[in-house]
Amino acid sequence: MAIRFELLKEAKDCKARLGKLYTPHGVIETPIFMPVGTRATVKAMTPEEVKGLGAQIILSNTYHLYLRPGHKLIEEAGGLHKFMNWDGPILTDSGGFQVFSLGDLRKIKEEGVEFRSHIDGSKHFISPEKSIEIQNSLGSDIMMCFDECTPYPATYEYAKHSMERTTRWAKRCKDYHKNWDKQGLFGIVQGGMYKDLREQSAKELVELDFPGYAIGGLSVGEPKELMCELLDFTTPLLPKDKPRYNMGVGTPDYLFESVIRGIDMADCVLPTRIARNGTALTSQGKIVIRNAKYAKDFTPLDPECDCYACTNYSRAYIRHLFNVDEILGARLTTIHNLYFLIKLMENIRKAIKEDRILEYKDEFYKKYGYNDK
Ligand SMILES: CCOC(=O)Nc1nc2cc3nc(NC)[nH]c3cc2c(=O)[nH]1
Ligand SMILES: [Zn+2]
Repeated sequence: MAIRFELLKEAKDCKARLGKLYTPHGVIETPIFMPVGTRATVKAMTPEEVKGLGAQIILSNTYHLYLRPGHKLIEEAGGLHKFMNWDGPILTDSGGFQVFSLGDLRKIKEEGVEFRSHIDGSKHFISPEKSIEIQNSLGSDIMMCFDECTPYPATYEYAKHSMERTTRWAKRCKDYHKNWDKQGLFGIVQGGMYKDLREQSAKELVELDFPGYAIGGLSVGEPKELMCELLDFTTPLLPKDKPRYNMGVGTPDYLFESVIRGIDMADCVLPTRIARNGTALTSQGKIVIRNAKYAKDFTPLDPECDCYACTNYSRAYIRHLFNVDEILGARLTTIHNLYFLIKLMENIRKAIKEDRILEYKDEFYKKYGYNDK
């Protein structure tokens, strides 16, 4: 079995859990935040830097790599691990979220999805089988089933039809996937914002017995309360001895709200994306470092952080770098933001271990400036 999950502890006062996820490229302690390396790189970071920050697993996108440089080229290079010089676990999701969000550029049929490349407008067709073939070529440790991320909002009829097709596609992925010993395959629960459809989707996917399950169709613009309600409803429908992955989640509050509702894995482009335009996550909330008020602020990005950026540089210096558009500005802020979230998850795992996750969440929210209701 390529993927094995060990449930180590369940919190008493909420659904948070501690676990260990065994993969062919290493063991992952959960709950875990996964940095996103869309096109075979965590932007502006070398793999050694990503490893040095404590990242245990990274994401890459199936569609992006299929379009450029092509999954066959990466296969010839010896697979994605070799190609990008990352020897830890890799999870490939579709990146379809971007492709799908290109609305009129795609047609969804029973057979698969026809879409136009966002690069050169060329026509492409991806089926469940094709998606598995691409991920096989990439050699990721965790593959995701081919699904439709149901748009938000969606009518009940659309969400039902879309979810039932996603289940049929999941079966096709499972039937087509051969090397289970090298690559695990996660099912993705859909069903829009409708509890009965979420229940049907979870039940049908659990029937197919995947080594892990993602909760899809969330963080697509719905209110935070609605995401929390659907997580609360859906996680108990999934096997407790299998990992649960909330796709596209990555701000501190969304990570806390996911973990206390039984989520083990999360990914988000946010920390790296906002870093490149000069926003840093700090224990006292977000700061826009380009802001002139930091011109003579010789303190670190976050006084409580011991990352490379906070140990060696001031806000004034990093603001200067952004002000003159120097690449090092984006690099230092990326180092800090990734470290901040990876460290947050380490502290969350520690808090679960010490039976104080809810207290830790309140403490964090007060300092960060979230007015938790
Ligand atoms: C072949 C793998 O398919 C996927 O990755 N599907 C998928 N990806 C998602 C990515 C998401 N990102 C966000 N918010 C930023 N929400 C997401 C949902 C999905 C999803 O339902 N399904
Ligand atoms: Zn820092």
